[in-house]
Amino acid sequence: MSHHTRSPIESTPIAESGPSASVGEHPNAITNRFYTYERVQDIVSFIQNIVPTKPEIAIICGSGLGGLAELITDKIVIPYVDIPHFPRSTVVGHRSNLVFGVLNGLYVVCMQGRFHPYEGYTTATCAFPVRVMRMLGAHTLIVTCAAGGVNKGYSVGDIMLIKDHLNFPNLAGNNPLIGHNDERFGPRFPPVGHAYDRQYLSKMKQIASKHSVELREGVYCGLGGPCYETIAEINMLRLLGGDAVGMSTVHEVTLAAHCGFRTLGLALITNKCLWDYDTTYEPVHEDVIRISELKANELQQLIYDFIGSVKQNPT
Ligand SMILES: O=P(O)(O)O[C@@H]1C[C@H](O)[C@@H](CO)O1
Ligand code: HPA
Repeated sequence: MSHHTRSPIESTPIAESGPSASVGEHPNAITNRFYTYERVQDIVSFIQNIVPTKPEIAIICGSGLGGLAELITDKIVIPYVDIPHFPRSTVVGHRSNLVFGVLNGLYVVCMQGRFHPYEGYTTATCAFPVRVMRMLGAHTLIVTCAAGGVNKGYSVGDIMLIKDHLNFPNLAGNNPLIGHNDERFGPRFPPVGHAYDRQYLSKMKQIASKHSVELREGVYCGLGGPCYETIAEINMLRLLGGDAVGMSTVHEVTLAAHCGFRTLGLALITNKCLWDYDTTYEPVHEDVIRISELKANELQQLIYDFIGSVKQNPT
């Protein structure tokens, strides 16, 4: 009988906790084993010791859109670096602060800077702050992002209401909910067909028409990045019903649906996508930031008014 010697991989112990990889376990399962309900509670307690008020609205700022936090009054700013177990944003155009205060009459918590899978974080890590904000008391999530225009009718500077999404990492087996499901966060098999709240969509359309802003409404495609897309990929996204493309949002909205947030999603179209081989233009992040900053005021006004209308009519 031959003796089987264990290879280094076979003899690697399965980690008890912590974000280091274990043999055979999906990275999101490891993340979810680390960010347990109790750990999220600890983070929430840490924040509540600094911030005495309960936020109703949670906001995630996309690339170049963090200026929204400047409108918040009675502000308390907590840098991510000060929050236990919080990741940091490493992307230009994303700061790393959790900003609390009042926006148009309601208490808000605003992520001034988000996390993307291409930074090296799992989709579960990118999205876990959504659970923190929900546990802090927020019931409404406003998610914003910069995106490329896949729909040929879209122009740079358009604002698109997200009515639905194509979550490409999920379709490839990378869902932030993979791993143990703690029912205190939400159900094992959450429905996401209404992840973007229908009433919020109509509320926002009314607000936009008051400001004579012509909103687009479409399907956001969430890809992994950090490459922008090939021409073939863009043409495929359009064939599949996609209108805009980006590298964030979908995993956040998945966790938001899981934990019972009502979500409003807004994508700012910062660049055209390539769709034929004669185009010489290529998207660049500097343009994404430039257009976001240029259009930030318009987006901020819509969000400001939306919060006012949630205050007046919470349902
Ligand atoms: O955080 P968002 O989705 O707004 O940022 C987009 C996607 C990439 O991070 C970056 C590409 O320019 O902008
Ligand atoms: N593709 C992917 N993500 C993006 C784009 C894009 O064209 N623009 C802004 N974020």
